[in-house]
Amino acid sequence: MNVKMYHKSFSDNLIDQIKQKKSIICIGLDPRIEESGSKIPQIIMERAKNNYNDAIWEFNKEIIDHTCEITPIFKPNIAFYSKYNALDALKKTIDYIHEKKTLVILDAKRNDIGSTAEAYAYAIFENFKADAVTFNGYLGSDGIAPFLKYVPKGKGVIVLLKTSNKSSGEFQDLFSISIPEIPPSEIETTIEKGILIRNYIQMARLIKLWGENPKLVGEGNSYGTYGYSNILGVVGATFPEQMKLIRKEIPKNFMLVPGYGAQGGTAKDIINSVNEDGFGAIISASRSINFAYQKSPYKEEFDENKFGPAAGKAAKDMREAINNALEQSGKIGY
Ligand SMILES: O=c1ccn([C@@H]2O[C@H](COP(=O)(O)O)[C@@H](O)[C@H]2O)c(=O)[nH]1
Repeated sequence: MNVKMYHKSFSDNLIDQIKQKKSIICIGLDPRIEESGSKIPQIIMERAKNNYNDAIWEFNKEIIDHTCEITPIFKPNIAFYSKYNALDALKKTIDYIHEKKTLVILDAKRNDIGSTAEAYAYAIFENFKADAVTFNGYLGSDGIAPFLKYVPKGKGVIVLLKTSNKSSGEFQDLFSISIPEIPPSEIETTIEKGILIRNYIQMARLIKLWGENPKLVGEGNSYGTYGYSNILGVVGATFPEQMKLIRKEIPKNFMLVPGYGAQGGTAKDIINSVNEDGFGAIISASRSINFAYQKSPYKEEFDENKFGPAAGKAAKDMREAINNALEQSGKIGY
């Protein structure tokens, strides 16, 4: 496959991949040895003699081999690799995805104060060589600024806006107002006049501003030639109404949309994340693809040893369902 990669910009590379593969799916690689009903097949564990690094690498390789032709970008979540002490498997997985000329988001939800942010950025982009990382922006601009300073050209940062979990509204949906003259000791106040804004909208506005500020984004990390920012937002497939509002607020920032499949999100739920040009979102699913062999309708067709082909079929079905829904709403861009 001859994919044009490593433009100067992450968003350009992503759009090239989407066009090439006619697909906006993102496959999460969240290996579970045996957890909440999902498990790496026994045959893999036996072959790897229960060595977690080997088992996870073999499992991921098979999933990648059966899905990469239609997947513009993969998203391993570092939590699982840390849990199983399998960071070598994570590194090998990322290198292998790159060999397949495909992009990688490392789902690590980073953020910290300046000097620590630098260490995180180095680990993610220099050691692991991820193309993008998920990021918690709720520390504010002086949390992201030092991080962005160390983000190399061609890389992306994906900031949590409205996460897919049920209780995300406990903070993210709240209305905030900024009144600088009120001292921090006053913890409640009555607002008579003033503009209140949802926290997730404020965070969306911040990522737009951050992407436009050359002092923050540095060389190569502002907008790509297709006009999309290299700072993206996370919005759960489980919140289509909020997604619509965020899409309107920041049309030129891609959304990473987790929550498809195992968390209940469907093809019709993600339509609001996609712009009229057919771009602007990548839809992510992990368990429903990784462990398709354990669930209907795939378990009837594929046994445990065929977990790779089962994942391949589940990924094709996901892509088709999304492309059909996009076509019906006139939003297909490839
Ligand atoms: O809002 C968010 C942000 C990240 N995630 C992560 O995505 C995958 C979802 O896995 P599924 O198996 O498809 O449910 C997982 O790594 C989460 O940590 C999210 O779900 N929601």
